[in-house]
Amino acid sequence: MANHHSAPTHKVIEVVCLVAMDQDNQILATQRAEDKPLGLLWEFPGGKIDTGESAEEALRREIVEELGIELGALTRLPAVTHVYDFGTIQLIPFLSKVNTRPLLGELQAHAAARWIALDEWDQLQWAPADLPIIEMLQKSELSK
Ligand SMILES: Nc1nc2c([nH]c(=O)n2[C@H]2C[C@H](O)[C@@H](COP(=O)(O)OP(=O)(O)OP(=O)(O)O)O2)c(=O)[nH]1
Repeated sequence: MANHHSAPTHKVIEVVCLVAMDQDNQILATQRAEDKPLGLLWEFPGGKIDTGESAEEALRREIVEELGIELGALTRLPAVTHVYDFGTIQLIPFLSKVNTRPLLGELQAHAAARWIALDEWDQLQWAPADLPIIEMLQKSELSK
């Protein structure tokens, strides 16, 4: 008989994402394209780490590709693991504190982008894996 309690045998997909935070502690949220998995849910921009890349290299690459922005200093935050029905992702956030909001290029991978206050996070429908990150940001000194 199959053991339904066994750990998933599929591999963990490593994903990096950007928490851009402005001086008012507003964060940049991006909406996934409709035709992608988790379509139209909101997330932190980023993507999968390619073979041979470090997490930080992957994030810098993704953010240039998706938003046309070159990132400055980044602080790596604790990763969260989330099990979706299509696989398990390990989501690695990096914080970028900005004095002025960067001007976004034309969106290459997203349906929309907006800056929102941390305490207004529930105005958006987030990808489930992101919720622990938002909770961590709200509790943390990072947003003080
Ligand atoms: N980028 C990003 N992906 C997230 C977040 N939260 C979350 O659950 N995910 C999931 C959605 C996807 O299953 C996976 C990332 O895939 P992606 O489609 O963004 O990655 P990618 O740009 O490398 O895409 P592709 O080349 O495979 O199309 O992680 C998040 O905050 N940012």
